[in-house]
Amino acid sequence: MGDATVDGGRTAYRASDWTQDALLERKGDHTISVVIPAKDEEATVGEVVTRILADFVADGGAGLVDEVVVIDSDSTDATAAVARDAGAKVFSAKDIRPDLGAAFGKGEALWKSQFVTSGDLVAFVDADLIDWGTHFVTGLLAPLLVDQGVHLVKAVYDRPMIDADGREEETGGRVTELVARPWLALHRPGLAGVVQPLSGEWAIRRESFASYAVPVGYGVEIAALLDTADRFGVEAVAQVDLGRRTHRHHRHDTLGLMAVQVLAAAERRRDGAESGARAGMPELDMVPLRQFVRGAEGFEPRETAVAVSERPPAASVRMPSVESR
Ligand SMILES: O=c1ccn([C@@H]2O[C@H](COP(=O)(O)OP(=O)(O)O)[C@@H](O)[C@H]2O)c(=O)[nH]1
Ligand SMILES: O=C(O)[C@@H](COP(=O)(O)O)O[C@H]1O[C@H](CO)[C@@H](O)[C@H](O)[C@H]1O
Repeated sequence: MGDATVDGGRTAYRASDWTQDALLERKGDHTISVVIPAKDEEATVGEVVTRILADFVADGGAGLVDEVVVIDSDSTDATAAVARDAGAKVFSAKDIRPDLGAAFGKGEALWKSQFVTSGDLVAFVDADLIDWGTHFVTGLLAPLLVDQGVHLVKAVYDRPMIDADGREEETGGRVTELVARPWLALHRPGLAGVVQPLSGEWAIRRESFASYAVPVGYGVEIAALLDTADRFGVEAVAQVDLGRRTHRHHRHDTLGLMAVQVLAAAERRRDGAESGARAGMPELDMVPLRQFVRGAEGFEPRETAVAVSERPPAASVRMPSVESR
């Protein structure tokens, strides 16, 4: 790792610097996919899809974005129907390349999205956004279109926690502050300048993402950050200020599962992607996480099997056999 750092916490780009027209002049032969991973997001996915299509996918393909794809992770609500009615191409993660099996998690959805999208630039946008804007898309894509040395763009924003009464509490990003940032401070000081290492809004060159192993769960963001910095240098990571973002929050106890997945992905990369050795972590598929609730007889354990497996680089995956098409 060089001693360069990611712009020391400053964000090199601002979404307001780039209009769609300015980016269309830079688009050239690039093709662009927006991928929206969704699990039980019927309340918000429709507006996310509608606003992005309206602003960026002109009839006849004259817009900045060439496709908007929702990857549904076994939603138990009407997420898929709402997204489809809004105009998105919708795929169920488990139905994509069934010959490759099915894992459960956000990373699995993003990994499988590679087999049903074609853009050489890909922007990932969460489906649970509440306070956001379509400038998220132009802001994420701008650095990739204007600087060939950038491989990954991370969103930066204010992300307040909103309580049940709609009041702003402290800032969100609990796993960021309690897990990801401390781990980076210990093991990747060169990335200490990344303001939101886990932001769910990010953009990447397809070829780069296709060369990375992908954790099947919530470790996908920290893995992409570490692999990009290790593979292309910290200067290949750009940050764009998108202003403010609020989303549907997890309950506190479910963040423990997310923390295990983020730590597992980071630990596997502690010695650098190129080291090959998956330091610090044997090749595990599941980690038992034991949490506790008070019962009649005292504290009772609640154990959850947390998936920490990783999918191989999509570029290394064989084409589907004729039978599996
Ligand atoms: O197995 C999963 C888990 C999450 N998500 C989606 O990934 C995004 C981020 O997940 P979540 O909101 O749970 O994480 P948070 O942003 O609260 O950390 C959301 O659009 C989820 O619907 C998904 O597609 N598959
Ligand atoms: O940043 C974080 O700590 C977590 C949890 O955010 P909150 O504490 O619910 O605001 O959210 C992010 O991390 C996940 C794991 O990388 C991403 O998948 C989410 O999209 C992102 O919102």
